[in-house]
Amino acid sequence: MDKAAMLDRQQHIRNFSIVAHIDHGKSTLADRILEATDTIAKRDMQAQVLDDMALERERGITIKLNAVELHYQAKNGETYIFHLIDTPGHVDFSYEVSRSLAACEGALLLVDAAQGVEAQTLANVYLALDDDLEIVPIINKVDLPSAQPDVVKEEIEEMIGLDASNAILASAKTGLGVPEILERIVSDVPAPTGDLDAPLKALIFDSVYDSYRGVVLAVRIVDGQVRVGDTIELMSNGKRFEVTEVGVMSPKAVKRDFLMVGDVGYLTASIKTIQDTHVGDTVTLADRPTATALDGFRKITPMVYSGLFPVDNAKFNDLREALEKLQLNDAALEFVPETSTALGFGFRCGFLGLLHMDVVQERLEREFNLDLIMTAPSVDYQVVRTDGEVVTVDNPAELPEPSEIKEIREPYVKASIMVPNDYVGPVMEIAQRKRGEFVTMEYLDKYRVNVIYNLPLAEIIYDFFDDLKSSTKGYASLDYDITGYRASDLVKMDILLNGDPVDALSTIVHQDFAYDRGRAIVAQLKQTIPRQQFEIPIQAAIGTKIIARSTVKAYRKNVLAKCYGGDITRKRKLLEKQKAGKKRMKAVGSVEVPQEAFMSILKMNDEDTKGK
Ligand SMILES: Nc1nc2c(ncn2[C@@H]2O[C@H](COP(=O)(O)OP(=O)(O)OP(=O)(O)O)[C@@H](O)[C@H]2O)c(=O)[nH]1
Repeated sequence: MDKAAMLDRQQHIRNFSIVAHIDHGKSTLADRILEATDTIAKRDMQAQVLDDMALERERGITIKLNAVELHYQAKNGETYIFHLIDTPGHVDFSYEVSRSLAACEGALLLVDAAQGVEAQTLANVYLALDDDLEIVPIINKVDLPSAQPDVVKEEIEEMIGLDASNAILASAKTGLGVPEILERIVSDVPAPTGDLDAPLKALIFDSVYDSYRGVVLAVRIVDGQVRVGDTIELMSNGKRFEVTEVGVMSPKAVKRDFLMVGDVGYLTASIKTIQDTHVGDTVTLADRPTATALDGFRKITPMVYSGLFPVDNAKFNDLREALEKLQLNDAALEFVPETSTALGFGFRCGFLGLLHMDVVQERLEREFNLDLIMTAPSVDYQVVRTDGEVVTVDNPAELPEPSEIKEIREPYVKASIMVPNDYVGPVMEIAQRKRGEFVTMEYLDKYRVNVIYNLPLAEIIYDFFDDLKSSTKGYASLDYDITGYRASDLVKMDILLNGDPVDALSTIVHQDFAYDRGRAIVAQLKQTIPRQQFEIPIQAAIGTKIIARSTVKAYRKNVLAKCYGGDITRKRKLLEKQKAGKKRMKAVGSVEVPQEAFMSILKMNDEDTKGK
């Protein structure tokens, strides 16, 4: 391709994302756009191709970003190259949204015509506005009988401050409005402005590990071009690699000879060491480097920590490798080795939230075939010792002795909960119960209120969102930011099985809730721990004081007792059955403890909210 052709190509590139609250129809619209541009024939269309992992399809949420190249023949007769960069919508993943947006010049703002603007709509659109993206407002699901496009237009204008008079009325389900959306991408989203002749400057916005090709980098070329055979340099660490393949996803990988300014595609360079690449890093050419690196991304800090242990201790190294591979395209995932007397060797992992934690656990189990025990999630606490030193503790088992603690501080968030007027009561009730401190209430328009609370993060990570949803018929939406740490009346609660404290079951709780929680946990454990050959006392203790207790009774009979003199196959069957049942069990001292037991704390919260 000669230079004139390349410059012409640059003018025809449109890079955009779709920003929306979860479930407003982003993936469905992406599918319609793919169909309309014949990127995939209708008959090959699996529902929602952008959600490529099996896991995503099952959960119905988008958790990993993905960029596709599409070719669109516009009404003006010219063909445009669209790069559609998918973004996740869940509150746990807003960081990834900002990563995707950094690769775009425009964003389609998708708002559900029945639900209106929600917390994540606002959070995501602000990210797009921060990046100076051109925004095309779209009101989706106008086919629904409950659609109120005019109300939603008003909301977009009042709550976001965008002109919504030209918002496109669409239905991703029926395809209504899709042709107009495609034309507006051409007319409203600017072509990329970088310099074709400048030295290569490319942003790594995602990466995955491929066992054949090594690390595959998803890149946005900001300046210049890159070809197979070029030697690239990663600017954060100076490491050099020879480019072995470049291409675009359309939606399967399609090889190209080069990627040029404005392109969004992938690059492989036999990068075997995962630690060498960082999302947010800048790629340049070794023999003609660019002068300055791109800004990169702000470092995100996990909010929730949990211990991950292989059921089979011999799988410790497999778990480490799997975590390293996941971390490649999941910059938010953190892990450090951890040893537990109860569970052996594992990792303390940091997550963005509970959904993120679930997703990581499932990916480890499915994609890497690991059986895992996961301990109850915890936030990170700041502990001021009596000697004045401040230490961060994200593992309750590592809390210093009470006599060494002057004060424990816990993270607080400012939460905005958006609900229709009628549900303000139940929302306030939940927030109060979770130690919330009312800040203010803003009337957004005639229908909706934004209720602001200061809340301890530890109270909302568990089931706050589920509670909110169920007591507001699904109408509440939530967004929160960490505001800082506050001293609270917190204590460590230990759980003793058969008289021995189990470090992996320790939790940090508020003094006022300690008795209730202790009782609930003990009751929950009694149900999850199966009967064994001997009686197992379960106790909850604060320091040396036992605050709750219960007992798992011994078997009434030995399972094998019946088989005495009986036939051997029956005996073997019984033993096999027992063995299968033990798959997810871990021997803690003399007691077999199932995986669920370590999550009793979460279950217990469920029970709490049901008013038991
Ligand atoms: N009636 C109607 N339903 C729609 C329309 N668009 C999407 N839906 C439905 O709304 C639900 C959510 O759509 P998705 O496309 O999965 O939502 P999403 O925003 O991609 O969700 P995440 O990927 O989880 O962020 C699905 O059940 C869709 O079938 C529409 O225009 N009309």
